Amino acid sequence: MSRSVAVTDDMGAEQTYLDGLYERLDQLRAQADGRLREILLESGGTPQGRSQRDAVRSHYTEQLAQMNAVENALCFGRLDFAAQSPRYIGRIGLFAEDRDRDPLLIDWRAPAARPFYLATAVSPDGVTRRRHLRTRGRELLGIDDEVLDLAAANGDGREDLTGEAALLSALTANRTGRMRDIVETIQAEQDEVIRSVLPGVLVVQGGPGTGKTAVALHRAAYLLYTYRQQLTRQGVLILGPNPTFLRYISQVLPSLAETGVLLATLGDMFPGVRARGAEPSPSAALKGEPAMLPVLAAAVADWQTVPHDHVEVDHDGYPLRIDRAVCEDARAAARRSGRPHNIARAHFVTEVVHALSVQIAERIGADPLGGENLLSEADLAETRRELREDADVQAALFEMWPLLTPRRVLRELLTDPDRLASAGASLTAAQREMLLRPAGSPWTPADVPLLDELAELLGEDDTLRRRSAQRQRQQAVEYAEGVLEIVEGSRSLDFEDEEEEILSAVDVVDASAFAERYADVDTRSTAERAAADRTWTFGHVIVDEAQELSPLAWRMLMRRVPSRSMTVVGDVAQTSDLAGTTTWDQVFEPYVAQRWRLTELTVNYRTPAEVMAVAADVLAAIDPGLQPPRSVRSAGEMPWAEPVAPGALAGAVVSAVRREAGAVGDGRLGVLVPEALEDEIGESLTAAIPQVAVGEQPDLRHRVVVMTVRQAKGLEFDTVIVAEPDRIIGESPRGLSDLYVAITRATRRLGILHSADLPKQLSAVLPA
Ligand SMILES: Nc1ncnc2c1ncn2[C@@H]1O[C@H](COP(=O)(O)OP(=O)(O)OP(=O)(O)O)[C@@H](O)[C@H]1O
Repeated sequence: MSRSVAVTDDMGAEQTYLDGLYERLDQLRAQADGRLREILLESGGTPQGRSQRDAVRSHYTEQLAQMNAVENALCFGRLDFAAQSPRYIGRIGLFAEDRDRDPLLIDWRAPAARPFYLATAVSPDGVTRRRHLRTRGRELLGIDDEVLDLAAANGDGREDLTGEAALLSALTANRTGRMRDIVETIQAEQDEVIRSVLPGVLVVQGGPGTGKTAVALHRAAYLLYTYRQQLTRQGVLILGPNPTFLRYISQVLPSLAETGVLLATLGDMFPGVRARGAEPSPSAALKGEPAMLPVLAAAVADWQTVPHDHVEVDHDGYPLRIDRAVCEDARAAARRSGRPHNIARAHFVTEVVHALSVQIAERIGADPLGGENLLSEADLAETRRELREDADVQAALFEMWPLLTPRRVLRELLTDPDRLASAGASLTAAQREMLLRPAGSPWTPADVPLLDELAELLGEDDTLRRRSAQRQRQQAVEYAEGVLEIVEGSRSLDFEDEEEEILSAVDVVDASAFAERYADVDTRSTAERAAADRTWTFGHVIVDEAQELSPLAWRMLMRRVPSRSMTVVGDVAQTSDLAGTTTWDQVFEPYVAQRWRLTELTVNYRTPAEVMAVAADVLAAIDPGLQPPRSVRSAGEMPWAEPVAPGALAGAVVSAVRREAGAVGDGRLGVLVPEALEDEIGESLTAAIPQVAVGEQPDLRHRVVVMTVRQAKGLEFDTVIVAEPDRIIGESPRGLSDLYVAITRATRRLGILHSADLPKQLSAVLPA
C-alpha cells in the first residue's frame, strides 16, 4: 500500500477551500435560523395549517442543530481520481448555491464517499490519492496524503489499513473520558458492518477494542441517513450496559449530527421505572431465566381469588349472596378467554353480575302462580347496570379480581414470602430465598424484563396512560425550552455584533406560551415518545455488550422490534453476567432460527500488542479455541507486575497511581479492583490524590477512576492498574472473563498489583 505522507505544499489552497465550505455553512445556518424565527412568530390558522407549520418548524430546528454539531472537522478528507474532479468528504453534505447545485462536500455516509474508506492500492476504485485534512475549529493544521499506487506497496503487512497516519494519531491520542467518533478513519472491515442493509439480525462478534461500540454508533448514523423517512418515524434504540457507559458514548452521535436516537440501558426500558438498584448476581441471573415465566403467570393467577364459601353484600337494602361456585365459574370463564388479566376482568365481572341479576330476578320477579319470571329482558338489563354501579358489589369484585399494575404484582411477589411460596412452587426453596427482598428495595435492572412480562400478562394499564398524558404537557414545555435554546445558540456571531436589536423568538414567547401554541400537536421527538411508551416498536435496535443480556431481556427486546431489524454487537469471550450468553446461536434460535448474519471484527485498535500478549494467555485459559484480535500497534511499553505485602495493598495502589500519572500526562488512569476491595481502595486514593472518581456512577472525565471490572465494561483508559487479579478471578464463576476484560481496557500501559501469588495466566508479565 501506499504510505501516508505529510504534505505542506497545498495548505494554502486547502485552507481556502475549507473557508468556502464554512461560508456556505454559515449561509445555510442563517437561512434556517431566519425561517425558524418566522415560523415561531406565526400563530392561529386551521389545525391542518398548524400541523404543517409544526412539521416545517421541526425540520428547521433539526437542520440548525445538525449544522451546529458539525462545526468541528466539518471536512476531513479528499479523494482524487484519475478521471474525475476531486471529492471532499465531511460530516454532512453541502451543495453550491448555484442552479446546478454542485456538491461541495459529500456526506461520509453517501455512496460517493465510500472509496474514502475502502479504496486500497490493490483495489483503488479509480482513486489515485486519499487525503486526510487535520483541523482545529476552522483552521487547517496539516495534510496527510496516501497515493494509491501498487508500486509503493511495501509489504509490511499493514495493507489492510486505510489512512494509517490519521488512524495511528487517533489511536495514540490521550483519552478524555468521552468516546470520540471515528468518522475520519473508519477501516474497511468496519465500513462493511456500518453500511450493511437495514433488514434482519446482524451480529457483530469481535474481541476487545475492535471498534464494536464505535461501529454500532456509526451504523446508527448511517441507517438514519440512508433510511431517513422510515427510521425517523419509528426511531432507533441503542441499548448499552449501564448509565456510565451511556454517558461515555453520549457525545458520538451528536458529533455526527444525529440526535434522534434513544440511548437506554435495560434499567430504563420500562416507562416510569428507573431501575438502578444493585443485587447479587445469582438472583439477577435467576430473574433472567425462562424458569421465571411460570412463576409470573402463577403470581398473576394468585390475585384471581374466590371466597372461601361466599360473600354477602348489601344491594338496595337487601342482602345479596355471592357464592364460591358462582365465582369459580366466572373465574374459569374469564381465564378461558385467554385475555390478559386486566382485560379478562370484564368477563369475570359480566359472569358474576349475570348470576347476581338472576338471584334478584328470582326474589322480586318470581310469579306467585308459578309461571315464568315476571321481569322483562329490559328489567334484567337495568338490574345488571345497577349491580355494576353498586359500590359494595364493585368492592367485592375488586377484591376477587383487582385491576393490577406490573409494579404491584412484582413488588408483592418479591417481598411477600407467602405469595412467592405459592407462585414460585416450581422453583427450589433456595431459589425463592434468593429472590426474596425487603419491602421498599429499589428496582434493579433484572426486574425490568419481569415487569415487562407482567405488563403483557396484565394487559393495558390505564393508570400509566393517564400519567403519560400528564407528563406529555410537561414534556411539551421542556421541548419548547429546547427549541428556544437552539434558536438562541444558533444566533451567529455577526448577529450578536450588530448594533441594531434583533427580534428573536425568545423575545416574544416564553417556553410555556410556546408549548400552548403547539398544544394540539405532539411535539415530542420520536425518541422521547418511544421512551414513554412500553409498546413502542422501533425501526431498528442496536444492542451493545449484547453477550450480557439474559434470555428474558432478549424476550423483552424482541417485543420492541417485531421486524427483527437489529444490530447486535458483543464478544462471547467477555461475558461476565451469569445469565449472559456464550454462544449467539442460543440467543437467536428462538426468534429467527438460523436467519441471522454473523460478521467478525478482527483488528484491535485499542490495546497495544504488549498488553494484548498478556490478555491472550488469559483468553487461552478461558477457551483455547478462541482467537485474540490482532493489535494494530505496539506502544513500546511493557506491562509490569508488583508483589505487595498483605495489608499494604491500598498504599501500594496510591504509589502506583502517582507513578503512572506521571507517565500518562493528561490521559486517564483506571484502577480496576475486585468488588470486595472497591470501597477500601477508593477511600485511600480519594484521600491521597485529587481528581479521583469512585462509586456507582463515577465521572469518567476525572484523571483517576476506581471501578470494578463489571463497571468498566466497554470503557478504556490510557493506563490500567489491576489490583489483586486472583480475587477478581475468584469473585465470579466467570472471573477469568472479568480479568480478560480488565486487561484489555488499556490503551497504553498496564500494571498489576498482587498480594497473593500472581495467577498462572499472568506469568508472562514482568516484575516491576
Ligand atoms: N477506525 C477507527 N479509527 C479510530 N479509532 C478507532 C477505530 N476503530 C476503533 N477505534 C478506537 O478503538 C477503541 C476501541 O473501540 P470500541 O470501544 O468501539 O471497541 P469495542 O470492540 O467495543 O471494545 P470492547 O469489546 O472491549 O468494549 C476506541 O477508542 C475507538 O475509538
